[in-house]
Amino acid sequence: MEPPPVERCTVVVRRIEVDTSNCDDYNAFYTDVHDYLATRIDPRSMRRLRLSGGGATKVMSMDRGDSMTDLFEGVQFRWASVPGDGDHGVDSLELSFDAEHMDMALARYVPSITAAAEQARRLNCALRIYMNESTSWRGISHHHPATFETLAMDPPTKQAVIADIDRFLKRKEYYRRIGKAWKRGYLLYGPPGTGKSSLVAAVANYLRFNLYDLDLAELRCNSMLQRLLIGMPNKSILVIEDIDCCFTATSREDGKDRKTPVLAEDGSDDCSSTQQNITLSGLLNFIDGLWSTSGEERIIIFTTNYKDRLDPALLRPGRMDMHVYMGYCGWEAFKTLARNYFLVDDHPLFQEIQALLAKVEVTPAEVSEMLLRNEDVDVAMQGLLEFLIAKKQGKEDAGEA
Ligand SMILES: Nc1ncnc2c1ncn2[C@@H]1O[C@H](COP(=O)(O)OP(=O)(O)OP(=O)(O)O)[C@@H](O)[C@H]1O
Repeated sequence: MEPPPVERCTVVVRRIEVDTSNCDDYNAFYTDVHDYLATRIDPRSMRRLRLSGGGATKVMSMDRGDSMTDLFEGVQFRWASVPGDGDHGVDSLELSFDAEHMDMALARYVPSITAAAEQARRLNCALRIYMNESTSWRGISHHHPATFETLAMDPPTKQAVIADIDRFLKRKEYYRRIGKAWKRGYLLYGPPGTGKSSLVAAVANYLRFNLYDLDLAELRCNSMLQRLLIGMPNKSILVIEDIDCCFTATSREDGKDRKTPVLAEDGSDDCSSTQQNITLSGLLNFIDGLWSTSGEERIIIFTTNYKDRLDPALLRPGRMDMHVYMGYCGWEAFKTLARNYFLVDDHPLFQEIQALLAKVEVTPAEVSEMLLRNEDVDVAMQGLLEFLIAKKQGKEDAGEA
C-alpha cells in the first residue's frame, strides 16, 4: 500500500503595488525574501536565471515561473516565483513545505530570512559616515581602508576587541532577557597617532555599520543633542572623539543638578527657553535612557588622548563596557605595518628595529610615515632604523640634561 501523501503548506509573499512615495515599507518582506534568495540561489541548478543590478553588483533571482529549494535546519523549503494574473496581477513568491514544519517555518525560518537579507544588503552597501550640522546628519561615503588585519596593535588586545564585538552581536536574546539595552560602549585611549580613529574605522568595516561622528561643538543644548541621537538608526556607531575636550568643568557641574530637557513637541530648538549647555551627564543619561530603549544593536565609541582627564562619571564601571588602550608601536604592531606596506614578514634590519622599539616610544603613525617614504623596502627600513636611533639619542640627551 502506498504511504499517504504528505500534507503541504504554502505561504504566499505577495509584492504589493502601492504608492511607494508614501509607504515604502509594504514590500519589506517581499524584498527581504528576494534579497535572501539571491544569496541562496545555485545558478547550476537553475534552468533560467534572472540577472539584475548595475556596475559590479549583479543580483541573481528566479525568473517568473521558476522554483528553487532552500535547506534550513535540515528541512527543505521550496520557493516558486509566481507571475500575477493578467495585466494588473502582481507577482508573488510562494513558499511550500511539509505541514509538520509550520511552527518552525514561522518561528525560525522566516525571521532568519529577514536577518540574512539585512546582512546581505549591508555587505553590498557602501558604508557612510555621517557628521552633524547643527541638528541634522549629513552623510558621505566612508572608504577608510582600516581593518582588523591592517590595524597595528597588541595582538591580545585586538583579539579581545574582536571577541567582544562578536559576543555582542550574538547576544540579542540575552540582552532582552536581562532587560538591558542592546548596545555596547568602548572607550579608546592612548597618545595621538596610535590608531584610535583607525580602530573606529576597522570596527565599522567589520560590522558594516555606518558611523555617526558627533561634533558636540555644533550643538548648543542637550535637546539638540537628543534630537540628533534619536535620528540615528539601529546598527550604527556613534563616535565622539576627544571626549576629554568636549566638556568644561563648569558644564559638568551645571549638568549634575539639571533635569535633562525634553524635546519641544513641534521639534523646534528649545535651547533658548531652557538655556541648557551640553553636559556630560545629559549625554550619558540620554544614551543610557531613552536612546537605549528606542533602538538596538548600537555601538558607542569615545576616544581620548588623556584618560586621566576624563570625568569619573564616564569611567564608572558599567558606563563604557570596554576600555581599550592604544599604545606605542611594539614589535608585533610593527610586523603588521611591515606586512601592510611591503608584504614582508622578515628583513635583515628587523632585529635592530625590534631592539629599538623596546626602548623608544614611537607611534604607529610615525612608523607608518617612515615606511611610506620609500617604495623600496631596504631604503624604508633603513630610514626607520635611523629615525629610531635619532629618537633614542634624543631621549638619552633629554635624560642627561
Ligand atoms: N595602530 C595603527 N595601525 C595601523 N595604522 C596606524 C595605527 N595608528 C596610526 N596609524 C596610521 O596613522 C594614521 C593616523 O592614525 P589615527 O588617526 O588612527 O590615530 P589616532 O590615535 O586616532 O590619533 P589622534 O588621537 O591624533 O586622533 C592612520 O591613518 C594610519 O595610517
